[in-house]
Amino acid sequence: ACSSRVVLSQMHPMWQEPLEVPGGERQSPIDISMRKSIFDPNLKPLVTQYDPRTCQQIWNNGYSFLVEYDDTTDKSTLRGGPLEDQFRLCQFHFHWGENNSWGSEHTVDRHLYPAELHLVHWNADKYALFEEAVVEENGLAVIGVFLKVGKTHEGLQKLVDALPAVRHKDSVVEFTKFDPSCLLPESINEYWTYAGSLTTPPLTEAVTWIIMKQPIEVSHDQLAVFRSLLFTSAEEEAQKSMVNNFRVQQPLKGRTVRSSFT
Ligand SMILES: NS(=O)(=O)c1c(F)cccc1F
Ligand SMILES: [Zn+2]
Repeated sequence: ACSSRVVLSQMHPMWQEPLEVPGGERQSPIDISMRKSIFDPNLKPLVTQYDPRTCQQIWNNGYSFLVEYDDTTDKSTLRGGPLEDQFRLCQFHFHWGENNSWGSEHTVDRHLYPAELHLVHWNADKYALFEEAVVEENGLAVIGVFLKVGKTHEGLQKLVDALPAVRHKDSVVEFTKFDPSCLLPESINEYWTYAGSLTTPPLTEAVTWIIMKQPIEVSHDQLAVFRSLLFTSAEEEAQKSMVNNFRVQQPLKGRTVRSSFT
């Protein structure tokens, strides 16, 4: 439903960055400075309602793996927090490094996490399709959750077990009845929020970012399976392991990052 088949240069897994996105005033990712973020008491609690029956498939798009949801109805939604409208979940994916020292796209006071989860939602009150919303400034809402190495994440394991089936670029496998709320931290009402962009092409400035303060814990072995995926398709000669699929950090350009907590 929302798999934006963007063309990424095969020359280098970390696609050649355009120097500046034309008029890029609100690009992502960024470093979140805790002491510079502003507590906003008007931020509401986040409300997620995810129906596992809308989970459809896992797809390796040559940059990450996406777990895609049926977003043709209002069964899996996000509202509240900084959002004025109701947003539909269309997919979630991750960004990670080649080792546990780095991998996240956002950082907190320059602290790097080994990986970051993005739950991508689009504004279904204002637009009819993800593809329409992705070019609008209030089109998308992405929940970011940091991953840290610790105990095995039981809920993630079902996803990890399916990854070998999508090892190569453009492979798809059916994947159903997965409740993404199991990937949220206990306290979803401690978050930072700011106006940003997609971190992959088309890099459009359409995203209200909602970054969770509390990371989730996954095991070293679970992260290692992420790194067993490939950027390259089965036909290609040289196989390139899918690692370091994060974008370089972008200038804040005067933006304010708000926090829901003091
Ligand atoms: N990384 S990200 O969350 O900005 C993102 C989106 F929001 C939408 C599509 C692809 C993608 F990668
Ligand atoms: Zn992402």
